[in-house]
Amino acid sequence: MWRRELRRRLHFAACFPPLLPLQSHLHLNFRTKTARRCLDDDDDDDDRCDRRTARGGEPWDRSFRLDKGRGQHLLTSPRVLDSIARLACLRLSDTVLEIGPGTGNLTVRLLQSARRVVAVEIDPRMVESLLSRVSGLGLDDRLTVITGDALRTEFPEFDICVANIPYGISSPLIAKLLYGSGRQSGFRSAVLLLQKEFAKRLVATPGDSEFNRLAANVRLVATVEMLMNVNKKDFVPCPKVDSSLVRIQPRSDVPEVDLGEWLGFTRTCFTKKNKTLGAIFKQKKMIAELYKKSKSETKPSKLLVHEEEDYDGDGDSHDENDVTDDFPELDVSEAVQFKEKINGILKSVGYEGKRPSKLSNADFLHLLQLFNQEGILFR
Ligand SMILES: C[S@@+](CC[C@H](N)C(=O)[O-])C[C@H]1O[C@@H](n2cnc3c(N)ncnc32)[C@H](O)[C@@H]1O
Repeated sequence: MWRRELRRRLHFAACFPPLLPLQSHLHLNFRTKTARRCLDDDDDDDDRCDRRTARGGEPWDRSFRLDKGRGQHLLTSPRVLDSIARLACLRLSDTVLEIGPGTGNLTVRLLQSARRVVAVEIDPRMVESLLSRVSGLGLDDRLTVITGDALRTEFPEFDICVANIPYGISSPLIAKLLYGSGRQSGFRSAVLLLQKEFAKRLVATPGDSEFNRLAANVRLVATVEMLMNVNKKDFVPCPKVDSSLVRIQPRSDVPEVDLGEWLGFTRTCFTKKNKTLGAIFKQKKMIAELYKKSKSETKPSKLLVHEEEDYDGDGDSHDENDVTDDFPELDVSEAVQFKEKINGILKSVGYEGKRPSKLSNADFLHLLQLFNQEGILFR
């Protein structure tokens, strides 16, 4: 109700400022800004905003066409950019990793508060624009630009990652940071601007409707904090979705678990997020796959996570139908025994009627331990 009233007043103020005495105009301007900040939290389904209505501020010379396919939505609001740099809590000794610096709106702020910035940018046009801007400011000796795909680039050691990333790579990038080969480097935190809905899933807890494999996997090795919401109108060109800034901090107390086993296990459990574990572990195809994995002597050594793997738990990688024909080599009686073993384990902890989205990581760890003890493996 108060929001509608607020909108009405803002609309009035926008239409008739000259009618107001100066003092009350200033007051209204102040209130307009404050109110705008409040409204930033609103779900705004007006996607008609474009370059003309975006709340621009940062320079953008339009010398080349922005490629939406590469997530090229530049953050142009100085207020939001300053907030990101402030909320990142940079130290003057920090090496910052920035993914997708674009034309450098965030980069120049990072360079002002840290020792060094390493930026990974896929588009050479952006790299050129960034380098000329940064050298114009005399900051180029502290910037290293890697031209390439962040998902395929080996990251150098860094203290903190701060970025307005292309949203299309959110899931594999977070997987790379937390589970990839570079995770040993022990960075302090990653402050990332993400699609709002994705960020909500990232901070979801067991029992929340958004809780999924992504949240379970991230929570195992990190803590996630929501820092602020950012309105789509703060970007050029204006995207269809709002954004949220989150801080991901690697945990120092990661539970003792084989991470490959863990990822395989959560992938299996979240095959069908809204089904019970009893139903999920009844699928014959899955049982056959688990049986084969558990029989094989040598385990493949590989990256913990394929860096392009989408592990947000929404993809349906498994066929829900019962398919025994795919595995003709499976002995039927052995398969029945194996299935009963799985069922027995689920029943022993009372999880057969539970949905995966209701289980905490402690529950998952306990269940995985029971499976592993019985020789059932997931990696
Ligand atoms: C959302 S824009 C952000 C630009 C800039 N940081 C800003 O806030 O104005 C994302 C940037 O990431 C770049 N990009 C897209 N895919 C990438 C990838 N796989 N690896 C590295 N950079 C990528 C785009 O070219 C673009 O410059």
